[in-house]
Order: sequence, then structure tokens, then C-alpha cells
Amino acid sequence: MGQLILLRHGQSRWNLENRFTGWTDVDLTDEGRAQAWRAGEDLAKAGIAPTLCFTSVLKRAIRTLWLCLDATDRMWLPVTRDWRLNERHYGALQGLNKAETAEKHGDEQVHIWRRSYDIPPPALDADDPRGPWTDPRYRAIPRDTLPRVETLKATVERLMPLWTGPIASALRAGEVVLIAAHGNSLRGIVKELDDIPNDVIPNVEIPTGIPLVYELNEHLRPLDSRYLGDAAAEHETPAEVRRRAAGGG
Ligand SMILES: O=C(O)[C@@H](CO)OP(=O)(O)O
Repeated sequence: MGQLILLRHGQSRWNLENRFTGWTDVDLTDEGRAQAWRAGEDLAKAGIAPTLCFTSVLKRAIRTLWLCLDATDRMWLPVTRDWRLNERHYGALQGLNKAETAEKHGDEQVHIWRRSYDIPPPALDADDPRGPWTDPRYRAIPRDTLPRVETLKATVERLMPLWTGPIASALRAGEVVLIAAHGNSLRGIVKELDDIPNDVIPNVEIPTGIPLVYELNEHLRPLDSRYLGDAAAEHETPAEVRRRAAGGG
């Protein structure tokens, strides 16, 4: 019944520099822009025409959406930008190099910070100038709702009202919904969609700039999911990761 396209932003400058990014508003690299454009071309080639879009308030996702829509000549589509689609907030790690942090704190600790479901990295101090409360784009959000750090669990919790509310309503109304977002906010969505357990979700790696298309039934449960484009076969879909973890090959 419904069709949903999930698109992780193209390569960002800090993806390239291997830095913890979170809510830092870094832009795409040239490669990231090219990936976003190709994502649009791949949608067009597959005959998939989004009718409604959601994205975060971070420019790497917004620009990915712009380029993808430009490539499909659908820049006129309605777009909702919502902070609840932001990347998970990485707290005091934001800006640090991932390899240098692993040298300092050990691979195991950094893996826990990056991939555990509910163990947070160190938080920003309440007076840290990098705090989202200093940023005008979050001015309408109550200060105590704005995070100083987030786990994946917290990211899923802040995302769910948007998913079960406006996004689900749009899908039920027959819209073909395109969501351009981030590695961990999209982990939250596929966790819900594909019913992926907490200990398996860290193994789901959504590649940058490759559309992941879901066909949904009337209860918004997945009938099928697939990546588009030339590199599609190189990536396991979240449903395949879940089946492999359950011993289903
Ligand atoms: O730095 C980040 O914000 C995220 C996504 O790039 O990194 P990680 O792979 O650790 O979730």
C-alpha cells in the first residue's frame, strides 16, 4: 500500500575527516553532493516518485534532499524539517577524531560509546558554547528537552512521536514519503519498521547516499525492502541483518 524511501545524507566533511559529528552542522563533501544527486537519479530510474519529504534541521541532510529532488525535477515537493530527525547528539565527543579518541580511551570504550543501545558518551557541560540551546534553530524547543548527549535509545524515543504522528499519517494517506536523515535517526526508524532487537541494531550500517525503499502494508509493516542503484548488492538491508542475527542466513 505505502512506499517509504529512507536516505542517509551523502558523505559529510566530518565523515571524511573521521570526526564525531552528532548535531554539528557540517556540510557535504563534493563526493557527498554527487552521491545525493545519484540517489535522485536512481529513484527516477526505478520509477519511484516521492510526493512528500521529511528531513532534519542539519544541512548535510537538507542539502542531500535538495540535490536528490533536483535530480528528479521535484524541488517543488513539500518538505518538513524537524529536529527530531537529527543525528543522535554525541555530547562532548562532537568534533573529536574517532581514531585519536580510540587511541586515548581504547577501542572497546569507543565502540561502547558509538554502538551500545543505552550507554551514553560523556555529556556536554550545561554551559558549553556548543550546546543546542545557544542555536536559534532550536529556540522553540524547551531547554530541558534539548539534549547534552543522547544514546540510540534516547534518539529513538525523541523520534517516535514524529514517526507515529505526521509520518505515519502521510503514509496512511497514500503519500510516497522520502526521509533524508542520518545514520542513527534512520537506525531508529528501521529498528521500529523491521522490529530489530536492541543487541542487533548496532550491526545495521546504513550507507550514505543510497536510497533504501520499503513497500508497506496497510498497517505500515514492511512487505519488502531494498537498496537502489549500482552499489545496492554491496549492502545488507536492515531486514537481512535481522534474519542473519536470528540464524536465518
Ligand atoms: O559521527 C556521527 O555523528 C555518527 C554518524 O556519522 O557516527 P557513528 O558512526 O559513530 O554513529
